[in-house]
Amino acid sequence: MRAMTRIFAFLARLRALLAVPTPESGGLVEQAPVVGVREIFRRFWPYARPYRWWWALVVLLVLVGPVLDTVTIWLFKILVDEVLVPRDFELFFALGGAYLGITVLSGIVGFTDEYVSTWVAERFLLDLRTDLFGHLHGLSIGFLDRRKIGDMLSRLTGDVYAIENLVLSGTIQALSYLFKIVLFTGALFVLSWRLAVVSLIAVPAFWASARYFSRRIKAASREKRRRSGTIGAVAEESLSNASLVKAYGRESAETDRFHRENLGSFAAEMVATRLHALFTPLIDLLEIGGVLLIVGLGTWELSRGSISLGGLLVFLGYLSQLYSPVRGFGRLTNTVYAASAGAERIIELLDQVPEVRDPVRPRGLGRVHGDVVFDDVSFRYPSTDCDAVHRISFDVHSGQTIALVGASGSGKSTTGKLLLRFYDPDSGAVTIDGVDLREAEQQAVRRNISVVLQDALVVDDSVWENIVWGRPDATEREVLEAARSADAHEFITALPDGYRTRVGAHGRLLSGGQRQRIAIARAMLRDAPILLLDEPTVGLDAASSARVLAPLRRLMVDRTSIVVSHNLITVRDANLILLLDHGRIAESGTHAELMHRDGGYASLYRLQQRDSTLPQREPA
Ligand SMILES: Nc1ncnc2c1ncn2[C@@H]1O[C@H](COP(=O)(O)OP(=O)(O)OP(=O)(O)O)[C@@H](O)[C@H]1O
Repeated sequence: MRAMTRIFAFLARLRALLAVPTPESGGLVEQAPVVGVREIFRRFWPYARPYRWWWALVVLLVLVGPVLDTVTIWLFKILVDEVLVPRDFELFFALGGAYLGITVLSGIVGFTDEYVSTWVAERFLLDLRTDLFGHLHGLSIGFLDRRKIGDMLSRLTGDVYAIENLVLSGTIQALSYLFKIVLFTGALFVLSWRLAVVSLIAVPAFWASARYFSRRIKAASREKRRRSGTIGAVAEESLSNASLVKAYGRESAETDRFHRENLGSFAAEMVATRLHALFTPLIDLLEIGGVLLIVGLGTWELSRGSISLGGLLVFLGYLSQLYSPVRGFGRLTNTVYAASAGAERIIELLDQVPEVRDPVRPRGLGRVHGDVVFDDVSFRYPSTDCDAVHRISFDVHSGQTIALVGASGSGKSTTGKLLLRFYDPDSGAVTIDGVDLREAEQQAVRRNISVVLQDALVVDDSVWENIVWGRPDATEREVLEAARSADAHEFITALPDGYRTRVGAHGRLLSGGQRQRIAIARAMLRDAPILLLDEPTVGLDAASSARVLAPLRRLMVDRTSIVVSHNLITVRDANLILLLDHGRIAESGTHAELMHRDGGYASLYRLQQRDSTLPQREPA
């Protein structure tokens, strides 16, 4: 009785060890929807299609391998029966030559197979990754805002790789295994059909155990892929906010968070390893059982004279060769499941359609004059319950400046995003030169707009590359001219490598004001008729602000400018000022009109003016 209890306890512990940790829902990264293997092939085979002839060559080479193996083993039978047993040298040299020839041929086949298959696999990865990356860029800002960048990176690297494992490498391996099984089984039957039938008894046991393990491995693999996305997301979020983390002394808290996510991955990995590790000895056991059975029966057959010694040895040789592809098939099912976990995450991304789409027959929008009209525009962000902008109307013409002012969260930046067609309005229309933006191509709209944003977007490249980003075909003279007008030339030439100086990730090696002036130089060079300035001086001190404002004013000449700002003093010259409040226009007019009205704008302005004239306290 006690023994039984012990056995049950042991089995329960074993089961617990092999149980896959269930992912908590609502985690940092959600599990992707389940997708079948057939669907995975249907979706990803087109990426392999351009290389199908090379792939066919690999398949051919892979099939040659087992043929050479079969011949080599058969030669051994001849060696034993015709040379060793009768001690006859006659065939020795011919056999030696054949062995050498086969080895050289195997080498050539092996080299070509490895080289070509890696080439096809890498091309496949290259195309799929590039396509996925392009697809992500084609999605709307709304989708990208909602997703974790680190998780996307993990999908672009690890998951894409897993798909290649299935669609190309996996298929080639499966074909090779299948061919080996057919060849070796055929050889076994030729040698002794009775022994062959007995040796195949172990095959169903192989399959049953492979099935048992593969189901669990699938669950562990899905959890591993999800965790890999989570780890990426935490690392990206944490490292990109390094200053904030340091300033608030959150280093160890962040490290703990990272550790926790890694622990989840560790647990999933360990379950998968336990399953793999248990699978291998189990198969070994089945295999050795099969071999022992055959040795017993074979000795009996040998004693009856129905098989030669060479025949029996070669039979065992083929048998051991046969078990390896059967075992390989078992392993392959695990690869398939691991790969499908990755494929699910890629398909989830590929299935996303952009919320903002180009019309089928877009209206032409060349270089516009710059008449921007917002006509009764309302817009609400997905999954929020009130409008970010509500029934906004205004129009602004070339050479004019409109300022959007108001408290934080009042809808200023959203208005800019609607102009850039990052989102489409829920009602009303945004038009440029009378063309509704929904009727034009997104690229055509954005080509006409230069942006200088709150946190100047700078890429980790040289200063030069950052300026020509807006117009890659600009000449050297134009770049220098833009930098001079942006009041940036002087500080750039003082940098260690001048225009060739790298600016670091997010331009961290530059000051805020310098980043902003580079952004202005970029906008100057782009020379678009419409200019969108979103808080271009925020975070800068008075002196830096003044240095940025002068070139900005030069940039605004003869363009339609839309300026988003908290700082009312910087926008008082605008042709029209809109004071936004909870997404609605609370007041509108010129500075003089609004001051005369003595409403919200006037009191805000006086407050800011008073603050700016207060004597600055000297630091102690
Ligand atoms: N991507 C988003 N998803 C959901 N809601 C958003 C998103 N971006 C902004 N909002 C919400 O829309 C409203 C308007 O935001 P918006 O960024 O336009 O304000 P803002 O006036 O530019 O603020 P600030 O001066 O602080 O930049 C806010 O309530 C904000 O919470």
